[in-house]
Amino acid sequence: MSAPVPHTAPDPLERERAHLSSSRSALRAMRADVESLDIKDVTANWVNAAVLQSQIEDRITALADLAHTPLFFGRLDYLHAPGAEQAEGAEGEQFYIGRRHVHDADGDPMVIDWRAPVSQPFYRASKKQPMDVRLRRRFGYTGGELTAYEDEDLTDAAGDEHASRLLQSEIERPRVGPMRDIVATIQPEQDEIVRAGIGGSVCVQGAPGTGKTAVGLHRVAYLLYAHRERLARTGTLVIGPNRSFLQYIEQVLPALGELNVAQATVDDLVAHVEVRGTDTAAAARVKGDARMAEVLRRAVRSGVTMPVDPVVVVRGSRRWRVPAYEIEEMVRELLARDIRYGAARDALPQRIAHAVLVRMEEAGEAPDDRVQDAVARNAAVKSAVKSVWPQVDPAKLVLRLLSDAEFLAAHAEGILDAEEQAEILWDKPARGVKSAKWSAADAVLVDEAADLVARTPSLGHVVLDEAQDLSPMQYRAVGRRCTTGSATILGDLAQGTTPWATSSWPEALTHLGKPEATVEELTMGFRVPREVIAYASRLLPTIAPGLAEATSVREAAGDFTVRAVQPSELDAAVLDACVSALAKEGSIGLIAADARIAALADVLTAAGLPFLSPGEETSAEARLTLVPATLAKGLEYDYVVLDEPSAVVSGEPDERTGLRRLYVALTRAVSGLTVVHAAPLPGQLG
Ligand SMILES: Nc1ncnc2c1ncn2[C@@H]1O[C@H](COP(=O)(O)OP(=O)(O)OP(=O)(O)O)[C@@H](O)[C@H]1O
Repeated sequence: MSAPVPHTAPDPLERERAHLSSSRSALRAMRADVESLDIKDVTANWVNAAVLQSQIEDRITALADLAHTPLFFGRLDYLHAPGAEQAEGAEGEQFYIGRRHVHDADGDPMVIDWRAPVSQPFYRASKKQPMDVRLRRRFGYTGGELTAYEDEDLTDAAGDEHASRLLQSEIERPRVGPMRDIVATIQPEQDEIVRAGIGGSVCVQGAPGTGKTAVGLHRVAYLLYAHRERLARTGTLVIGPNRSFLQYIEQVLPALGELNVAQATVDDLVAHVEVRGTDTAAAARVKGDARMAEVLRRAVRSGVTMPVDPVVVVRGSRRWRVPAYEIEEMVRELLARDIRYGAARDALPQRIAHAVLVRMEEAGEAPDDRVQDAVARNAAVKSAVKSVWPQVDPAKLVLRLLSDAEFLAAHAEGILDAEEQAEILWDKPARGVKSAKWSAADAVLVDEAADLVARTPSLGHVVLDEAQDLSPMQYRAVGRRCTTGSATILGDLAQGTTPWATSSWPEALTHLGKPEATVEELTMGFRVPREVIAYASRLLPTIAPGLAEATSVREAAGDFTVRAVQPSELDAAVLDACVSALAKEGSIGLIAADARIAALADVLTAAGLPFLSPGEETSAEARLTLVPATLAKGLEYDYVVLDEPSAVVSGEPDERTGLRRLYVALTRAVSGLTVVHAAPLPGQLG
């Protein structure tokens, strides 16, 4: 319910401003309430106190009134008061929609959380399907001040659905700083993904700038709202391609009041060993192949041997003997069961002890559980288990597989051919886990082996961004972190730049263990100007035949220039393009082949132009970032200067990957793109 409207209020805008300022005061009061909580009397011990205190601090942070994020951005006037289930404690017919719930001193809501069911029509209602909404109002802000509003009468079914001007200007606002939330302007096709149920996994294919990352982050925020307790217990995780990308997105969820979402790269998840080495593309491809899972499974179990001696347990004056064949049966039964190697190893002593207990009972004794536990811990039993079912150290096991040709051959027999085996063997066998030159792909193998030994804990929900780049073994590593939860998988097949990048979502989803996930496609582009996306899309038939070209919802014509220069003029022309871009508003990304970065850094430095590295926050003072092409994925800049496309292409091991890398670089621009080249452009662009 909205606050009572003072009769003296001169005009609707003033009334809305009055509501904004009273909502702000209410938020301040809510924050003051939390700050004044005294937990001394309610907590029994210091651990509880520390937990409670940190929850309170989180709540205080979540209740901060951020000067540049408006408290509400919309209003819905319903025809009838929504049913209790939908309104969730909010009474009335008029609701202000904002980033968080704000209530007054009586507990009456002043702003409704955008995630509440009652807010949903703000994103979905149309003249065709008004969802009982009479009026949708969008608010416009300038520097934190409410300066405009725009109404849509949804009762007029015959009227045109016209694009919102405020929506348009929000989309076209120049970018500076890290990624922002899009709660005020989530589009219907995006909202369907954001609010999809927690039970199911969703995979989103979308061209550059269609809002995949934004949708994934808002989906986490939505799920945390709708299933707070469950997810607080089980945890949520956002996986991104690299650190600079994670830095770019890290403020979106906190701005939505969600402070407890873990963010990591796949490499972080599997950091069992220190990665200091690299693989050839061929070796990495074999190591990332799903067949490696079977090689590892065999290798992990290969230490299990059948007993030759009986186990003899001495208790007091009596000796109990379990013959070898009986232990062998136990071992075979455990091997046949679908349980982890480590769990089976823990079960074996109990099985042997049970066999001893049966004998004790047959002899007229009445042993209880404690006796069984004692027998299971008996030295003879322990030593038998040690030799029959030895402990496996996952890193040592992988080290042996990659160092010992015979060991590898024994377990890769019928799975990897001789050439593939030779490919993945280290040139120099490693001496130990610490000194080995592990590669990123090796670390994934260690993670798989670790999971064969002991189950990896599963989270409640995992968002996997830039998913197209993962190898099957990496999908498995992510998948085991959400076996009991669900996942949101985001990617673009055309942007796959690893030698093992996936060419099919159903295949990737199978490796991930979520074959039932639905695949959705986003096609409305919010980032890239029309001419630029059209230019970049010339590459699509070569890099991802069959994929649809994105549309652009941006109305402003972008600046788009392709400048051919003599080789000797390249650096100066690039510098010149940067200087021109700096004369405009917003962030600037100078994207170049990795091999060109050092030279361009010198050029910028010599010209006295300060620049940042990807992931460092742009600000009004520092707006230029020098971006190696391999780190450009997922990022965006108002103006992009792209240096020498052919160098970006030739920086990759094969042409298709190179063109995909170029496609990524070409699609980072929000307002303008200048391509500067001395070498001929790839034929597809001509
Ligand atoms: N509904 C929306 N309203 C306003 N801006 C939006 C909307 N959806 C996306 N955007 C903006 O469009 C830009 C691109 O979004 P995002 O980075 O999520 O796209 P993406 O599909 O992940 O792109 P890429 O494939 O290049 O990684 C971002 O600035 C995002 O905030």
